Amino acid sequence: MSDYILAIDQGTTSSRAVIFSSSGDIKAMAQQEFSQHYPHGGWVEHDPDDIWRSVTDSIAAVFAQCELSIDDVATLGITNQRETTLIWDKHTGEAIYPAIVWQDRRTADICRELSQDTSLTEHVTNTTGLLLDPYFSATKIHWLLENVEGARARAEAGDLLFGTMDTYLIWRLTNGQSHKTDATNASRTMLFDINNQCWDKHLLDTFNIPASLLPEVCDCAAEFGEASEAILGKAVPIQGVAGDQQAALIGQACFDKGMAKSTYGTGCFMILNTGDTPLHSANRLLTTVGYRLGGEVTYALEGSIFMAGATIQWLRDGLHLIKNAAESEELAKRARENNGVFMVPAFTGLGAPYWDPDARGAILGLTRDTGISEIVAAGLQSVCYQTKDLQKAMESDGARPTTLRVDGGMANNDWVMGFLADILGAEVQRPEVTESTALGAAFLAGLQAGIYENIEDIRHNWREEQVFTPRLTKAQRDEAYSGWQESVARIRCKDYQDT
Ligand SMILES: Nc1ncnc2c1ncn2[C@@H]1O[C@H](COP(=O)(O)OP(=O)(O)O)[C@@H](O)[C@H]1O
Ligand SMILES: O=P(O)(O)OC[C@H](O)CO
Repeated sequence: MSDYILAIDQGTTSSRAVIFSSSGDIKAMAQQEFSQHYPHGGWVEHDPDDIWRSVTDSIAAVFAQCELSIDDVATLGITNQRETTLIWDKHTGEAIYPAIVWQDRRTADICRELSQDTSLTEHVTNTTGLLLDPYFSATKIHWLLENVEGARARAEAGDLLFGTMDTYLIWRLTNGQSHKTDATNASRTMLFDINNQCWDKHLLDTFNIPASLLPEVCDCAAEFGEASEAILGKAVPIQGVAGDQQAALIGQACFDKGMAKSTYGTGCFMILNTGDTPLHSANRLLTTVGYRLGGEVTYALEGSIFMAGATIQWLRDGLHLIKNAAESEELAKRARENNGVFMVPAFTGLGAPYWDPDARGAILGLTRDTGISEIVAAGLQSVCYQTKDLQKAMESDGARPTTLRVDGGMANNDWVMGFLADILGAEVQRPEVTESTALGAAFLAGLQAGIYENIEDIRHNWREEQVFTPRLTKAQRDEAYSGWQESVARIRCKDYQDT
């Protein structure tokens, strides 16, 4: 019987196709980058045709690399960059405008203006679990309908469809037969009521968005449609969908309340499973749908850090201190201990829990004997300190992470993972398969296809590669962390200091 699972991971800078065996081993993987477009300061766009090509090329490449063919594939899972917004014509399939990427800040003024209305900000937080911010899809859809010529009339006539990248790929893979999303992606639009699992009429009215634009919201393991034979060479059911950070939660088998995962790619996203009731944060963390299976919602708290691996890219490409990311590990090992150097990588402001868009980066504590090693080590440590900020915020919301599982490119750095365990004062678990995002999509598709009977089956397929345990005493940890806190306080923008 064919029981291989094909997962598509449609990310912000590249798309990947991965073939997994039913035990969660990677059989083959192919990746293709696509162009980023920055038409104005703060704007970020993707061409949907580039995205589509990167996906279909990756699928072709993954089969070219191994002895398997599409006939060996039982089911297809999709995971994707979240929030990125596209509107297209349902008759022609033509996009009315490029995709507006989650990082795009063009609607900052709209958000600032609407934020004056505290009843609206409270409604947003209580209903969607989010903050009124350009990050999410709602104001991007509003902008498209207001600014693309003829868009509003076409939307009102029912001719247009909205989707995040999962929805767009489902729609194209099924030749326009299916307009669906899953509850995790819906929960990032700022239009979805996470308590009642439906689109929220008040928010649709506020942003003046016709409901006909919106996809049907399904469980994460569900029948999303059949990917066409003309595209794949065989009709394959699409049976698993989740936004990439939630997919990583599933790929890391964080199925119990208290389990958390942190993905260290360009940025870092830490997600904590908070069980069956949404926990609203007093520390500006996001409340979101972790996953929805069989109609049952598991909620999560999420903290996002903008600069994780990107800090290492800056050390490489901006300062030319290292030739490649892996070299950072050797240099950091040579740094003097307790050297007092801190780097706050607020290149684009600070994310959770500060949400300070105007803070800017700094390296503090330099002395005559500070060298490249100390600066590189401080760059790596900044990612750990920021994770500590999130851990602290979660704890103060009454949700202490009991287990932390890590993945993403930077999780391969043993020195960073060791320091992370030290500064958190907690174990850090690294799995054998660090492609957790794609693995999560594969697990979901396998669940719906009957390859796995239940989530316990999935849990058994998660395998630990290494555990990092804390070596610092509490006093040493507190001292190091207070140095970080002082450094952050010195670079915060005074307008946001009270947040
Ligand atoms: N050994 C390493 N040490 C530190 N950072 C690393 C290491 N390997 C990769 N990275 C960082 O991880 C990032 C790539 O991780 P990846 O998960 O592929 O990111 P994304 O999916 O966001 O593109 C890069 O920013 C890179 O600088
Ligand atoms: O595509 P990534 O891995 O950068 O993830 C993007 C996030 O989903 C944005 O919320």
